[in-house]
Amino acid sequence: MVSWSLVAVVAAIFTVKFAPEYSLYSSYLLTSTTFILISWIAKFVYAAILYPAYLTPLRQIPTPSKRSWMYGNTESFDLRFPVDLVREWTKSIPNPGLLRYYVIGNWERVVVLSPKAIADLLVNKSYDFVRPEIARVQLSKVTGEGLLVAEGDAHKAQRKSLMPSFSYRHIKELYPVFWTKAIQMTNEIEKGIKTNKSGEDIIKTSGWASRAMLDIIGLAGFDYDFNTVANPDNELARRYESMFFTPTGWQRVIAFVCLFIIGFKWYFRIPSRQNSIMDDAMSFIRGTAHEHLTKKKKQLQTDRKDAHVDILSVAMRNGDFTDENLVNQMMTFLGAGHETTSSAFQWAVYVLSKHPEIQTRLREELQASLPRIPFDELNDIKGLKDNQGNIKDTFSELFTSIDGNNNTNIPYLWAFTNEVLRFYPSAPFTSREAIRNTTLGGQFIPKGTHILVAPDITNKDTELWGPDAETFKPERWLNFDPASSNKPVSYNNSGGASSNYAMLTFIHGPRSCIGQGFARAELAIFVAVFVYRFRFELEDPGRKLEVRRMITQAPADGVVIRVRMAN
Ligand code: HEM
Repeated sequence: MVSWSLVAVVAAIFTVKFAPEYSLYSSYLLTSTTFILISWIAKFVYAAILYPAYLTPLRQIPTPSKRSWMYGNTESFDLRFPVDLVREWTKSIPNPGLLRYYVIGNWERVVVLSPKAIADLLVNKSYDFVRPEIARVQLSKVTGEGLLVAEGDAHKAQRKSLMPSFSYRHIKELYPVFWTKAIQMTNEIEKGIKTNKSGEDIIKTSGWASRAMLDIIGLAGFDYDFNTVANPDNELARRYESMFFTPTGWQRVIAFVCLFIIGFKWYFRIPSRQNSIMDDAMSFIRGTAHEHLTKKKKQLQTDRKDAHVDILSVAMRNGDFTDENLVNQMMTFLGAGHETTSSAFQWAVYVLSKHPEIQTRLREELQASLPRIPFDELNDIKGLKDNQGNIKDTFSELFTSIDGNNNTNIPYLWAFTNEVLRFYPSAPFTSREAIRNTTLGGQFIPKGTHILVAPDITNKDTELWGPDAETFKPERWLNFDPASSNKPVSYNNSGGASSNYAMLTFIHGPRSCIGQGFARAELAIFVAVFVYRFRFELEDPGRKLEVRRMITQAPADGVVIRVRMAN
């Protein structure tokens, strides 16, 4: 819009100067304003009417027939990806693995569905695409130019330096943190149960999950204890939460104006109350992160090498990062590794509440397979190590009992958590923009095309998963003993899907989730401790499930459950 307006102003100046009879009262202001309006109308007619109907080079890609110039195909002003609508289209519109649709103002979008096109987008031609401006601006406001936001060579270099910190060997060293926080969380919930004569309590899972996962990402990510499970009022955590808000109607209008006319980056530069809260929070958090980093650097010079197992310390030992970049990575771990895992745990509790038979089966497996869980001794992260700073020997059997690489004694736990991640992917979709002319699954994709890939759709695609794709079924991840069809002997990594690209929860390729091993182990340990310890059901089993979808998705009510001790 800005470039069209500039051309209109230049044309108006020339008109007033050299052909004043075609201007409005020879006035620069009136003529420029009129020309700008005409240019906007011309741009609108081109973009909203002529382009999608006749001119788009993506004409071959099927699209829903019902479309209006105002809402496109979505019947809403919402720019977010309409997951449920697109799911319906994928079933009703025959397509070659790509679908085209339009949002407000007939802005064009392409959804990638076939394994071949997904492989091109995420793996083979990953660097032909970047995050679209709207996603990049929103994310970088919180994370700075960390791994989640970096593009091209900067991304390759950061990813290479951070990969060793997320290796299986290092993530295993973080299991004790996962166990301790899971135990501490259930100890706090138990206190609530014990104060009630009825022997039960009503809790909102989201609050507990969010605080526990925040504590974990703080400790495991950069050795910082927010300690919000025990103390929900931690100032840093409060400031962090204050940065996330649901925009009001007016804020949405302003966002549209910025996006369509002056560029989305200006949205966060407007002197609004919300922006000033975000800026204050950000400078407080980044200031604290810098102080913590300085302290950490000193400790690393003097302490034993293996005393610091958090991701930041491992990255500092192995990578070549500036302080600013390390702070960006800390903010990235917070942004990418907190809400996602908290949502996954909420979905696990939701589905276990809906299916008591799965809850019982899982509890039986855990009680038969896990060693004693030291609920009284492990109530705080400080109880984890002895005086020499070593993890206490007494816990070692527990900490190795759930292991992402060797799960034959607890296959149902892994099958269950895999199915939660498949059926309820925390990030329901993600988007890309082509930065050069390229192809996806053989289809030409011009520079500038907006692409969407949707774990929430592909993970339940019947062509890839079979007719029961839309049923929650942990058994699909189990291998059974041929002699006894009821006895699972191990879990399998494919879930019976016909393609590697059927499971997109962590996507694939150079931009796949670097924290996948971390998240899987954390979720399995949290589910294990929770189910081992409590029986639970939804407080209102009849309530219709509503989903809150932003960047992540979770049950809108936060999963309110009635909980009592299992034994
Ligand atoms: C259930 C939990 C999680 C899910 C479902 C999840 C999902 C994803 C997805 C879909 C992406 C790709 C986003 C895109 O490119 O558009 C991603 C990227 C990323 N995730 Fe996760 N994530 C989870 C947990 C974590 C954790 C625990 C961490 C860190 C400790 C983490 C760190 C990251 C980072 C740094 C990236 C950016 C990687 C890159 O661009 O190279 N994630 N995650």
